[in-house]
Amino acid sequence: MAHDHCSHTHTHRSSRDQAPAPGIRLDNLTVAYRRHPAVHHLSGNFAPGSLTAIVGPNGAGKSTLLKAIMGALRPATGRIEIAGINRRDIAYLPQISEVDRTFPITVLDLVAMGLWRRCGAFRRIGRDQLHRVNDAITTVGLSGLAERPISTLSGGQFQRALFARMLLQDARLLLLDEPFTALDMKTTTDLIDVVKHWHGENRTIIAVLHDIDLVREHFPQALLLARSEVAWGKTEDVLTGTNLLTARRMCEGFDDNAPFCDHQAA
Ligand SMILES: Nc1ncnc2c1ncn2[C@@H]1O[C@H](COP(=O)(O)OP(=O)(O)OP(=O)(O)O)[C@@H](O)[C@H]1O
Repeated sequence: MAHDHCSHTHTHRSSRDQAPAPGIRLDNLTVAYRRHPAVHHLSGNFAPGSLTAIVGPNGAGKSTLLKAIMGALRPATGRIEIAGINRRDIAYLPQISEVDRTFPITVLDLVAMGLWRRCGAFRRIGRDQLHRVNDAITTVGLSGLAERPISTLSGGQFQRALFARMLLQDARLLLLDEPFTALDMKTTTDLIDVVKHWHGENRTIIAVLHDIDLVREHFPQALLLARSEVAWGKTEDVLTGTNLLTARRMCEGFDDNAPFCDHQAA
């Protein structure tokens, strides 16, 4: 066979072959920066295969929660249990503002990084893998741009490239931090289609989002966060006018210099 370099057998696994989606349980989770809590006494479940939007005002702790789930921040108290996968098998999309785009690589290089977990960083990719990289680039609407340096892409094109990389990562748990912020409608629609496709493949997906209408339309589950939980469950039950007002009021009352914890766990 002509599988010269990275020739693992799971190139084109169907979703049926894959392990079940992971579930996540938060148990009285508090995450703090230098002892100032950003996420407070949060308990609940992200069900296996669920598609959840985390919503809340600026500073509500949404990004902090994602970073804690992916393992970049440690709980100050409480626990995060992820059943079914290893932490390093999580795909994490940071806010685009946190990504360094000056790195001198092409779209193709960037997208091919999605294969690292399988192939290792320093093995040349084989013909089969190159097909998959190009397929992913086409799927996200970037055909023709494979050889472009990433520094020359528009914000929307760069976000498409990051999605293509995640397509190849083939993770069972995806954490997306504001994936559609500052994107035009066409790009947003295309990338929502990718997310829905992942959802149909029984992956567990959690996305931080600011656009409430978009959440209502596309996300079955929602967690409304204002450092602690305001509501968590079916989106239509969570995103009520009253709950959104409560979240806003709670966030207006935040004091970043508050003592470590101002209420006791139940
Ligand atoms: N690295 C850090 N060091 C210290 N404090 C931080 C750090 N990152 C975030 N914070 C603080 O933690 C709180 C929650 O921030 P976080 O970024 O999680 O909120 P968010 O809900 O994602 O907000 P936004 O919608 O504005 O992105 C804020 O008060 C923020 O200032």
